Amino acid sequence: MDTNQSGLNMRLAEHITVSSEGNEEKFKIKTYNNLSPIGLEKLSSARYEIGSEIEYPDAILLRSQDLHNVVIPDTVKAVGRAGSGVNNIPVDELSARGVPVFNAPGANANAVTELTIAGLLMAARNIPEALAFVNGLKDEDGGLDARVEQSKCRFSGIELAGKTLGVVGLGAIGVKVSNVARALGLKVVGFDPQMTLENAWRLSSDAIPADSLNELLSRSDFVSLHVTLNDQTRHLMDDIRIGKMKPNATLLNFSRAEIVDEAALLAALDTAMLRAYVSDFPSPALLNRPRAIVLPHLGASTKEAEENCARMVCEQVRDFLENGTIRCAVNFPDIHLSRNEHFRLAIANDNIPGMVSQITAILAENNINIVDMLNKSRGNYAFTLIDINERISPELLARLISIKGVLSARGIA
Ligand SMILES: NC(=O)C1=CN([C@@H]2O[C@H](COP(=O)(O)OP(=O)(O)OC[C@H]3O[C@@H](n4cnc5c(N)ncnc54)[C@H](O)[C@@H]3O)[C@@H](O)[C@H]2O)C=CC1
Ligand SMILES: O=C(O)C(=O)COP(=O)(O)O
Repeated sequence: MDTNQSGLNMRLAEHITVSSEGNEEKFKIKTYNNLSPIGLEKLSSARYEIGSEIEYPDAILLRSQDLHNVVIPDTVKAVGRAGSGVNNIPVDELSARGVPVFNAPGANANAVTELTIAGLLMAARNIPEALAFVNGLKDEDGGLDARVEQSKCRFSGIELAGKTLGVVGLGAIGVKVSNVARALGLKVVGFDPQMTLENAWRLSSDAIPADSLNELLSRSDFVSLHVTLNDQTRHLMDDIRIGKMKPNATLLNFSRAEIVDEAALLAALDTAMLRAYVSDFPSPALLNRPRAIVLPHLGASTKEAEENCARMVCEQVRDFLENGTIRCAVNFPDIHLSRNEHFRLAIANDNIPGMVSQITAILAENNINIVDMLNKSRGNYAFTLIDINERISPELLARLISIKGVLSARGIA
């Protein structure tokens, strides 16, 4: 055996994970960011070693840490984002390596909704400016009340009831924002060409669908962005789209900074074309900018959301490492096969013809009997779970991995 081959076999041997025997190796989990301990408790210390310094982890758990410029070791079998947006993760690269990327859909939606509503109220009632005014007062000569009464007209606002809110992106957050806004007496216009049936059922029946983003923009006093960041939505709000907004409208962005073209935004703020910009994403140009209300990415920062997200993603990653089950990955299909005492192969592959037949042919050649099997596909990728009667050797695993189109394969005992 040459050195390369023996190195490969050593790495493959690590891909066979063992359960329930005294000598089992623990799964290693590398964490970034502040993850709720309530979630991490789902990974028992008997089976998991968790830490921020682990060098060759089986899985990575994170929140907003940017992984694009991080070298992700070969040992990584899963990445879990304790939150919604995965733009901080190189999903395409991980997909091509056969690594599922999990997120926690909806788990922080209520937290973001509540902060978005706070943003609407802050802008409508000029709350940041009013607070800054009060905090700057001194009661030197006892004339505090008089100065308050004299100055309060500077902070006179507008009411939400009866105004129109345009919600761009009717996913987990956009639907909740729409429903709470309706309860506050706002009219709601929504736009989302790829809305799921599930979200359509959840949306208040008197929210009005807009035929186009431009229609929504031209009708709304407030526009709230709740889309995923991707190549199609980057700079969705450019100078042309901002120009379609009603004069004196307010733009809220609890989605991602890059959804809004900052140069166009600054121009609209400088000319007072926009009444206000409320954002969860500070940038140098927005600091202390008139009409900009900027929060330090606080949307998901509640005890409840942090617990929900960490719990959900820890359970998903655990189930994947221990059973090969996939629930809520953004790049692979959901797959679940009831677990029994058999040895399991978990294989990620390209979604192309002949994959399953090539895999099963190699098993048959080696006299390995298949007890149960499931193959699911999604877009360009597929995942295959195969239960067999016996543990397979690293050499056989290497043969499966060498099939063109197999992206990753591991055995689970
Ligand atoms: N500020 C914060 O702390 C947080 C921010 N977020 C951001 O909010 C985004 C949305 O979160 P969720 O609602 O949980 O995600 P989601 O996936 O449930 O909803 C996103 C929706 O946007 C829609 N969409 C995509 N492109 C669109 C377009 N061009 N026009 C209209 N709709 C479009 C999708 O069809 C989907 O329904 C996340 O991707 C993340 O960037 C999420 C959680 C916390
Ligand atoms: O879930 C998301 O997409 C968020 O933006 C939340 O980010 P965080 O987990 O608070 O760093």
